[in-house]
Amino acid sequence: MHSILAGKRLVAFDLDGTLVDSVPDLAVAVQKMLGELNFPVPDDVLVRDWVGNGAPILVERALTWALGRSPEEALQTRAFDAFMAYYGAAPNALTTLYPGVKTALEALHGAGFTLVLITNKPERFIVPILDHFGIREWFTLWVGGDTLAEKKPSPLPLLHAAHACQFSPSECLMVGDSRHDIAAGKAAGFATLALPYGYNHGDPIELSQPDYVMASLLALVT
Ligand SMILES: O=C(O)COP(=O)(O)O
Ligand SMILES: [Mg+2]
Repeated sequence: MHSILAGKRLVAFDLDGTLVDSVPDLAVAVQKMLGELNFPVPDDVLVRDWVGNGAPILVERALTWALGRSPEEALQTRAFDAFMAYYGAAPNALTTLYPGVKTALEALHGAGFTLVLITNKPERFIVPILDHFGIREWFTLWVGGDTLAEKKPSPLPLLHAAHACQFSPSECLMVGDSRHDIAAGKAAGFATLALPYGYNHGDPIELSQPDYVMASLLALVT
């Protein structure tokens, strides 16, 4: 186990861009949604930079790109419903687990750490994805972007998880790929570990000054 885990009891993981490379399926749903509305269709590279603040903001960014201005509420609602239906129909068709994820989760769980999942993704997609990859059993709880009143970068979901599992923030580590994970972790009083391979709106994650950066989750458990 890496020394950053010394004194830690709980490890909180982000999902998109940290455990799973989900952009291929998110992009298909965005492309189908915009196509249905007769708008131009973006490529995966564009969609990648729109992920990170939850599904409503992803849809709003896609519509703003297609329209050249902010969408009105009725269009946003219609597009959001279409996106949710398309993504819900195939959240795992092209999504893959990043290397080392299963090994790291199993090792951490085996070493007695409490593992939780804190994503900005809508809650309804969490279990289908965890089950598809056979990793649900290792998590004590999961929080989606629409589970609580606030999502990352708010510290609220992290503090909720720490409280529910009866650990103090100083006993917790937040692991994520984006500035929102690092900001939420710092605000919650968690230590922060960043993975540079995910989605951070095109910026290097080092700009957020996480406590640690590792190339892969394997480095956490070896
Ligand atoms: O759905 C998003 O926008 C990001 O999800 P994440 O918090 O798991 O990275
Ligand atoms: Mg992420």
